[in-house]
Amino acid sequence: MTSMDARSSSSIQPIIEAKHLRKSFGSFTAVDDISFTVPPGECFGILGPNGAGKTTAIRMLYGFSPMTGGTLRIFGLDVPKDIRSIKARIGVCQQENNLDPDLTVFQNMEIFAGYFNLPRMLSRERAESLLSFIALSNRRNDKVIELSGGMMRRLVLARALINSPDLLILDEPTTGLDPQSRHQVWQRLEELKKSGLTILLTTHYMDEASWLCDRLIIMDHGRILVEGPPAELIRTHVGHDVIEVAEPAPALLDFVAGMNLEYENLGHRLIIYGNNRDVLYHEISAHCSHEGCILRMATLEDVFLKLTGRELRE
Ligand SMILES: Nc1ncnc2c1ncn2[C@@H]1O[C@H](COP(=O)(O)OP(=O)(O)OP(=O)(O)O)[C@@H](O)[C@H]1O
Repeated sequence: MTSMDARSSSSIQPIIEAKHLRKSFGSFTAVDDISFTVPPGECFGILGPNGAGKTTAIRMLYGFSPMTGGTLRIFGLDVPKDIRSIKARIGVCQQENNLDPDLTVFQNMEIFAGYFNLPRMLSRERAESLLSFIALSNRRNDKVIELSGGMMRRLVLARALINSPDLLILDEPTTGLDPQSRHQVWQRLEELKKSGLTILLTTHYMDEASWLCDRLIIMDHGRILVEGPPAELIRTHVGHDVIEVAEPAPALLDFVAGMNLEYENLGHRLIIYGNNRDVLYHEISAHCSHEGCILRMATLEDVFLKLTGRELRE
């Protein structure tokens, strides 16, 4: 990057600037001093186990939940002071569908457009074009209650775009969808990204985060553990390859313990992280049966599990 590039990129107004953000419920701190910045056009992910504080964090962004501490600026405007102007420029897909089940698909779009005081003609035009975008035009007159879960999720996405937002906030946009519906939603989000829209999303699907996010944070217990592009996080925290050995024999455990390797011994399974896949695999597989030894590329899920642990959250 030249000094000129550095100057111009640093002068670009971020879409989101969160500094030392905190949220407490009584004596419990759900979001504990998190800071992050999202520049225009980026897809930014917030990952974390159940209860990590993801939804609480993003609810503060769209003014649903007041902050306990820190500062938050969106489009350079102050939360909560300028929240009305901010809300007019953001689209939100909450975790729950919150559609009106007794109204039609089109009526749901129209009613939502009403919250933004869009002229009637414009809102109808936008509703039609967004329904076509998410492939629901042919269901426009059906009641929401008659739609499948995947269709409802797509409708929630379309509805969040009715005000042509500058920032789209998605809380688990594809949870509960079948692979086809998830891929359809991803494709639409890719198109929105290409059009320059800034997107912030939470997800439990690591493939979704790897596919869509330019950068992400992994949170746990209200704090940020790591931040970066998915590929960089994988490289830094896991390496290129993972070798998994089922039911590792004591001799293999001794061998691995004697090498300068990062590994996790789960008892029934040994997970070895590293690079130099061929050499490593050759050496490890010499100590176990080939069927029980798998070599694969490291993924974001490896990073997630390595950093947040493997215990179930209450
Ligand atoms: N209104 C509330 N009152 C008290 N505690 C709350 C409230 N909302 C959230 N919490 C707590 O804050 C913590 C973080 O919750 P949050 O919903 O932000 O987690 P999350 O990362 O979005 O989890 P999930 O992946 O399950 O959606 C949890 O321990 C939750 O019980």
